[in-house]
Formats: sequence, structure tokens, C-alpha cells
Amino acid sequence: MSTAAAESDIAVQVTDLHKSFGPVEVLRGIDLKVRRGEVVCIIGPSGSGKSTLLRCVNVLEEPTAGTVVVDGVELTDPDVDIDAARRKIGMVFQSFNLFSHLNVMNNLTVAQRKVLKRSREDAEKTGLANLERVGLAGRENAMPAQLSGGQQQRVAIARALSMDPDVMLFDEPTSALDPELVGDVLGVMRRLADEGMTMLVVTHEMQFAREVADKVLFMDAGVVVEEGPPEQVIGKPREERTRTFLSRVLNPTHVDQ
Ligand SMILES: Nc1ncnc2c1ncn2[C@@H]1O[C@H](COP(=O)(O)OP(=O)(O)OP(=O)(O)O)[C@@H](O)[C@H]1O
Repeated sequence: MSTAAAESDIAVQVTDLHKSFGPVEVLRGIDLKVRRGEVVCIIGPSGSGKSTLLRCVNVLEEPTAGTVVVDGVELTDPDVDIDAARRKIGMVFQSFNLFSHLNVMNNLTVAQRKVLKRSREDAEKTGLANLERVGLAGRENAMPAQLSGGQQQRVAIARALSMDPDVMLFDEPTSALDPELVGDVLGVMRRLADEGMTMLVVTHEMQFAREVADKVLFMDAGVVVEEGPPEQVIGKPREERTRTFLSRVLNPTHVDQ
């Protein structure tokens, strides 16, 4: 493969990324590469910087140093049209963030119409197709409060998909859900992965990471401690810090002394 072809195969490239909040350095030199069609899961203890990394990837947080390149566009370049570049990135948060006063269809169409300037007809057509994709066809007139948390999260995924993103970022998309609703959301994410969507997922769902990820990154204290295929990082971790973390999350009854 030529260098140019190899580079165009890369959807997200993060190089030597640092982020500080005041005196506290939360990210301390992160390198990350996501190829097109790849699912990369980021795991690690609370406070290790996973969400901050994801937020730096679409520049919701401004990195202190380092570069973020998405689809060949450097988002950390001050001269780049950041709004245009960010349109290629869909983001799904822990807390769905739907507009509570808008029904499902209007939640799906508002950004399409405002940002992409789509006609109402086009926006609704795209919205319906994506509602179907997340298994919620027929619920377009429901208000968010009439839906379960899992259904609301699936609407949030449909909303992000309606902007035709090249890359989807998920920040602990199931951690605000009752346990019985987690499976539906993970099922939708699994299908997206099967469809070839490029996905960067911060998650505590080890089974999902194990079964769906092409690559897993274990982060601790602002650095990537270990990365590789899930069967290595989760199945046979090389680093003591990874083993300690995994023994805690895989044995949740463990209580720290
Ligand atoms: N806006 C902010 N201002 C100051 N400190 C922040 C800010 N955002 C994050 N932090 C701090 O950065 C550290 C990393 O937070 P982050 O949310 O990225 O971790 P995380 O690994 O995603 O944790 P969790 O799994 O609990 O969500 C934490 O100590 C947090 O308090």
C-alpha cells in the first residue's frame, strides 16, 4: 500500500496529546490511531482521562499540546474551520442530552436542518431511516420522557447518525442505564460495528470490548499503559496495572480494604 493510501485509511490520529486543567495534567502524551471501519475501545479506572481524551478528539476540550487529525484534517490547527471538520464526528454521551421539549423526530431533524441546511423532507427521511437503524421505527412522535433510558440513548445514536458522520465517539453510553436496558444499546452499537462504522468507545462493558473491539487501550493516570487486540489486553494483559484494573471490574464484588 502506498503511503498516501495508508494515510487515507486512518480516520483518527492523535499524537502526543496533553491536556491540563490548571496545574493538573490529565492527559500526558497520548498517541492513538483509529483506522477506517475499526472499533477501538478505551478502558481504565475512573479519573484516568478517558472522557477528556474523547472530548479532545472532537475539540470539545482544547488540548494543551499535541495534534488531533480526523479524516486528514488537523482539528488542532487554529486556522481550520472547526465546525465544518467536527461535522464528520458523531458523539454520544453518557446522559443522552435529548431536547426534552421536542419529540423524537424533531430531536433527529433539528441539527440536520440548522447545521446541514437540509430541507424538512430530507431531514425527516434521514431521521426515519436512522430510527429504523436503532430499532425504534414508529416512535417518531414520542416525547423523550415517554421513552426508557435505553430508548432515549438509541434516539441519541440515531440523531448522531443522521448527521452522516465518518466517525462515532461514544462516552460510556450505557453507564446511566438500568442494567436490563444496557443490552439493547450495546446491540445497536454492535450492529453499527458490523456495518463498518468507525467507532471510538469509552466503556466499562468488558464483554462488549472483548467481542466487538478491534483494539483496546487501557488508560491509567493520563497515559496509555497498554494497547492491542482485546484477546491480549483483556485476555492476557502484560502490565500489572492492567491486571489490577481488570480484576476489579471483572470481579465487582471485590471490596478495597
Ligand atoms: N473541566 C474540567 N476541569 C477540571 N478538571 C477536570 C475537568 N474535566 C475533567 N477533569 C478532571 O480530569 C480527570 C480525568 O477526568 P475524566 O472524566 O477524563 O476521566 P475518566 O477516565 O473519563 O473518568 P470516569 O470513568 O469516571 O468518567 C479527573 O480528575 C477530573 O476531575
